[in-house]
This record gives sequence, C-alpha cells and structure tokens, in this order.
Amino acid sequence: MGSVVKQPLFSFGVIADVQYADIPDGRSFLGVPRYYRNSILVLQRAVETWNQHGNLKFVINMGDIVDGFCPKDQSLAATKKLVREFDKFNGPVYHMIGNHCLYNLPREELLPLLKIPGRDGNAYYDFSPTPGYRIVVLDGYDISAVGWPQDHPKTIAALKILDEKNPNSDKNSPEGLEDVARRFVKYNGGVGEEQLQWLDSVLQDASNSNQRVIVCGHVPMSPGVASKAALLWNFDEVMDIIHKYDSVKVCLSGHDHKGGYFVDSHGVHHRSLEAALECPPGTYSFGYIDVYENKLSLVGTDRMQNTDFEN
Ligand SMILES: Nc1ccn([C@@H]2O[C@H](COP(=O)(O)OP(=O)(O)OC[C@H](O)CO)[C@@H](O)[C@H]2O)c(=O)n1
Repeated sequence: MGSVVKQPLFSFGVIADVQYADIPDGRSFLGVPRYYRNSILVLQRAVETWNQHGNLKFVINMGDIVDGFCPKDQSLAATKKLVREFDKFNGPVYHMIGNHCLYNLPREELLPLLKIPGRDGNAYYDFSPTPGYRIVVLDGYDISAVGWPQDHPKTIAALKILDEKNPNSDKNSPEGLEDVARRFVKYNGGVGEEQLQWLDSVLQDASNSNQRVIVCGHVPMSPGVASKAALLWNFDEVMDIIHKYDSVKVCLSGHDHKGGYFVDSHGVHHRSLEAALECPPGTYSFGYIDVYENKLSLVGTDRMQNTDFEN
C-alpha cells in the first residue's frame, strides 16, 4: 500500500508590499531596486496562480498596496485599481494597512476601500476561516505619525515617542540609534493600549475555544526576523501578550522586503515575506500557506522562499 498524503486543514494565499505606482523604476533609501510598474504584474500572476490552485480559502495581503511615490492625484485610482486586481481572486481577500497606504490616503478613505472592518478608523480585526483556527490582523500604525489627522491624540502620542526616542531631525532616519532602538522611526508605528487589550481578549477567547491562531501584521514583531529599523515600536509588549498563549504558533508580516524567518525563545515562528515590489520583471514573489494539524507550510513562488513551520 502506498503512503497516504495528508491533506491540509485549509490553505490561504499570501503576498506582501506590492507598492504599485505608475512611475519609472527606482531605488529604496538604501539603494535596493524597486519596480513600481512591474509589481501589478506580480500581483496578477499571483491571483491567476491562486485561482488555478482552486482550494485556497482566502488570500491575505500584508499591506502597502500602493507606494508613497504614487502621484497624490492618482492615489485613489491606483488603490482602487489594485483592489480590483485582488478581487479577481475567487474568494475572500483580507487587507491590512501599511505605511505606504497611509502616505497615499487617510484612514477614513482607506478602510472602506480595503474593506477593513473596524470602528473609529481602527484597522485591527480577526476572523475564523475554520472552527479550529483564528486569524488576527494587527494595525501596526495604530500609534503613528502618519495616517491620523495632525491634531489626533494618536498622532500626538506618536510624535512624543519619536521625540523621546529619536534625536534626528529627520524622524525617518535611524542614524545613530543602536540595535533595536533603530525601530523608532516614522515609517514604523505601534499598537495602542486598546488594541493590546483587544489582542489579549481575542487570544484568551481563542484559547478557551481550543483554536490555533496566526497573527498577521504589516510591521515585523521580532528582532530576529527583520532589520532592527523595520520593527514594530512596541513589539515587546505585543509579544508578551502572544507568549501568554500557547495557541499562537506563527506571526506573519511584510514591510522589511528582503524576507526573513526566525523562531523565538517561546517557539513562535516569525516570517516576514519577500516584497512583490522588489521583483525584477519576469520574476515573482507570492505564495500560499498549507495549514496542517501539526505544522504550517509556506509554498513560495520564485523569490518567495518555502518555509515549514513545525509546531
Ligand atoms: N534609512 C531611511 C529609510 C527610509 N527613509 C524614508 O522613509 C520613508 C519610508 O521608507 P521606505 O523604505 O520607502 O519604506 P518601506 O515601508 O518600503 O520599507 C521600510 C523599511 O525601509 C524596510 O526595511 C521614505 O520616505 C524613505 O525615503 C529614510 O529617510 N531613511
């Protein structure tokens, strides 16, 4: 008798940092090439591939759908265009906001466009794709100097943090900051008190219901998985909550573009995904995750590396 191949409990598609703009190719601040027009082709190939797979329960977009260099009079049209491409997937698509989304549009316009559930401009939410699983989507720009009105208490709180932690006149610059202190830059953000309490209550509820949890957020949550300058401001507070519960096995993020994988001291797997934006024409970066009883398996296409997350 041949061996029986185990079927996943469910599978879902992933892509990060599409950062589309109808502008010529360029480079990041640190000189990494960015292919703004090509990134929509990466997304289109992703959607075709996900549809051909035929058994993906949903797709999750890890944020930064449109780049901050998109001309501002095109921000709305570009965001709608990209959402339409995602909507060609034959199933639900879950979005989250990244810093580049917020460079383009204010929260009150972004959230409805991206169909992000949430009240008062908050962009964190959870859903349950099967009874035994919970997906938590964090809003890493809850406390942020971008996205809220200038006089909003969250903008004021963010500016205070940046003033205290980052002495540079350009608050996007981590120059002179050491190790994880490099995260205190304007293009990152933090999770506010109310969201921390919400996270705790969702994880408690999942734990009571014997559900496993995958936590997703645009901004990486562990210093082991990404550049120190691309971390959530209060990753430590978020991880303290996550570590209270055995139910969280995997944290997924985008933002750092180069991709990374790290298992922390509590056995939580962290994976930051390779950016679609950095794919030279003819190359791709997207994938899907098979969720099994005792492991998750990321099946990447081309520049997105395969990863097994053994529980
Ligand atoms: N050292 C730096 C890095 C960036 N900036 C400026 O900050 C803005 C956002 O940077 P950008 O690289 O476009 O942001 P991403 O979300 O794509 O990537 C985040 C991390 O860089 C990934 O590791 C932009 O205006 C940059 O010019 C800066 O001033 N100094």
